[in-house]
Amino acid sequence: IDISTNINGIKISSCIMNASGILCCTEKELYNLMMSSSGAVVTKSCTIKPRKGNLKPRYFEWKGGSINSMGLPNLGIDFYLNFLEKKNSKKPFLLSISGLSIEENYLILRKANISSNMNAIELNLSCPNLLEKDKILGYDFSKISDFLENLFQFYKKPLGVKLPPYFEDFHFRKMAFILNKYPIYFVTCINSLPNGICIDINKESVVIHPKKGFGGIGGLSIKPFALANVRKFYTYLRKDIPIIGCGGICTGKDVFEYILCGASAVQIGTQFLKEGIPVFDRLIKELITILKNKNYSSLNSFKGKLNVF
Ligand SMILES: O=C(O)c1[nH]c(=O)[nH]c(=O)c1I
Repeated sequence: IDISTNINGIKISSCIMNASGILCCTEKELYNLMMSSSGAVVTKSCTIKPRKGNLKPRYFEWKGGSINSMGLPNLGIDFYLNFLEKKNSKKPFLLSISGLSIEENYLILRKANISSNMNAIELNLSCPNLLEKDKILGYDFSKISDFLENLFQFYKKPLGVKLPPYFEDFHFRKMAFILNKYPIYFVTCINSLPNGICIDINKESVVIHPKKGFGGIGGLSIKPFALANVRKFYTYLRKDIPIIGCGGICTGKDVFEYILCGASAVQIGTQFLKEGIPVFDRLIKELITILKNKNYSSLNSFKGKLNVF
């Protein structure tokens, strides 16, 4: 049973990897991921300079998932480029970047342009928790269009984008129309659902400090929206743009559902934080069991073949 995948030439041994932001910020976390069964390593979104992020508590878990307003804590682009330079593993690395402005993204990309050791950039267009900014770039279609038009004039290396969830067909079509104009390496759907709140009824309060308790929602409760985003972009994007699914994956069955919707690979966020490194081995085992029972030999046997009726 083959659960490997190929993202535009990047061969990934197992289609299951970590989601940016989860246990992928420090040298130790990146090393552990590099040595794990995660098919690839996705780094924490980075900025030009290191950031402490928002005040705590900024993360909270409940059985339905997670809420976070981390505020983009990271060690800065130079740390991640240096880690990539000195790593000695063949495992693919996706370097996630998330500048606080278009200009900062340019600065980061120029630095990344000279690094040879990453397999691709995952350009984060969807961080919902930045106090400094009021808008999620992924919802500003004209700004994105101008940004990508300029970016691809100078950036010629593999680059994919991480999108926020969309909900209206018009928005999926609009975003796909923009992305279809460029050599986009992959699209990761979705980032957390922006600006939810969770409540502690004992304290009669919110559960995280930043932004009066508003934060990105992840985990099981967002899976229906994430599956829908994968399916919509699978329908509207150029067939040569692979989709990486992300959002609420807890079991091998969830992984199967994403591939059925058209994903070529998946990323694990909240469940990875809850379970740790062993989550990858468990999900691989569960996915292989499902493929065996259904007599599928690889992901291509059923990728995108979701039935409607
Ligand atoms: O608050 C964060 O650091 C964060 N949190 C998220 O849920 N998604 C993101 O892309 C980011 I950059």
